[in-house]
Amino acid sequence: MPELDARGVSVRFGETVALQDLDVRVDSGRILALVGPSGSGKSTFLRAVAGFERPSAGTIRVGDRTLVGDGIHLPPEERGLGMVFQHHAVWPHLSVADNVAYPLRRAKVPTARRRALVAEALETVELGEFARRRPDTLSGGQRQRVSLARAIVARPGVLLLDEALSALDEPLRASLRLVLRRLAAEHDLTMIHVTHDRGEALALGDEVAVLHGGRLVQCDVPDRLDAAPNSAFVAGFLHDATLVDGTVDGDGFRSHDGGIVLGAAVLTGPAGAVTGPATLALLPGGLDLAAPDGSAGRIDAEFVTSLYGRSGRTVICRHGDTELRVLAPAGTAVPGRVGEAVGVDVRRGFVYPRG
Ligand SMILES: Nc1ncnc2c1ncn2[C@@H]1O[C@H](COP(=O)(O)OP(=O)(O)OP(=O)(O)O)[C@@H](O)[C@H]1O
Repeated sequence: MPELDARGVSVRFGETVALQDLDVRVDSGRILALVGPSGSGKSTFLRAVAGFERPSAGTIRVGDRTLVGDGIHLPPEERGLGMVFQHHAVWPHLSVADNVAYPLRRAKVPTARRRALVAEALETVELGEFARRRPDTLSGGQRQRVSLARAIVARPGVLLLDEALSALDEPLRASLRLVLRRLAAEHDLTMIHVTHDRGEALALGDEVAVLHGGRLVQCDVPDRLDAAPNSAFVAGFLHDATLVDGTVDGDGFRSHDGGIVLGAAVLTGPAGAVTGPATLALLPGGLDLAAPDGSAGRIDAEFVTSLYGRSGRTVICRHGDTELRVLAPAGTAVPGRVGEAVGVDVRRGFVYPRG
């Protein structure tokens, strides 16, 4: 199956620049998750790939086919892409099999071949035994699988998913994530998955592209996004980092109010040393709870509340006006009283130059 390559894609709506100079490449059989705040341009990019928006600049290619660019703008039906949206658009008056067969009927695929392809697509999404059922007798998750089967039945090279799991409850979402991961790998299907859910993007994407204000701000494998967010925005958006403005010099970081002072040894910056005005990003996993004893580098804080999570409890503390989130591994003692004094040690903080 082919790879998707988008270069310098810009989309404007009147004065609004919805996408600016986007470069994205998804290798064959891989999943790219696109994530970003509301209005960052995720759907616009997907719609540009699908053929519903016309870019003002850039090229989009799938394998050696040009969909957009060099004076070409193929209409959606000629792009050979599959699409699944948030709200499954299955026809209630058709059986599951007939819903899935619809694109093949339109393409006038002969009956025997059509039946074989429908059966295969339904098996792939684990709905083999539901072929004769009506969609209104299925659960929401099963209906979304019907949409997925219909999107892949004509064997598209690329599958576009726009918040395709967002209307489903856990654990249905979790099981469909696995279906998608398997589908990409086993059928060598290239996918772009748009979501506002950060956890889902990191779980599903072989690579994750973070958009902000119509620009691609970081695209990397999930591990690297965890280990090295390349901007204060990515650290804050993807990891709930606390952002603190201050100054970096040879000794380390000092916040503007002087309340957070960290030695250079715990600071990590993007390529090259950071000096001068900077934003410190404190990720929950880089902080430890400690005794409130005023040790050097320890941040004095007050306990606010905590949230249970599988990888530990997220403890929310306050230092002045600054809210800190600390990931306390399972088994760690966590304060229980609101206002209780706690210390927070920084194992690692990211610093980014501030323009
Ligand atoms: N048809 C349109 N006409 C005018 N502006 C539009 C249109 N579609 C999108 N926009 C604008 O383009 C920008 C990007 O929108 P887009 O829907 O791509 O964002 P998104 O990241 O998908 O957001 P959400 O997560 O809320 O769906 C926004 O500023 C939006 O208001």
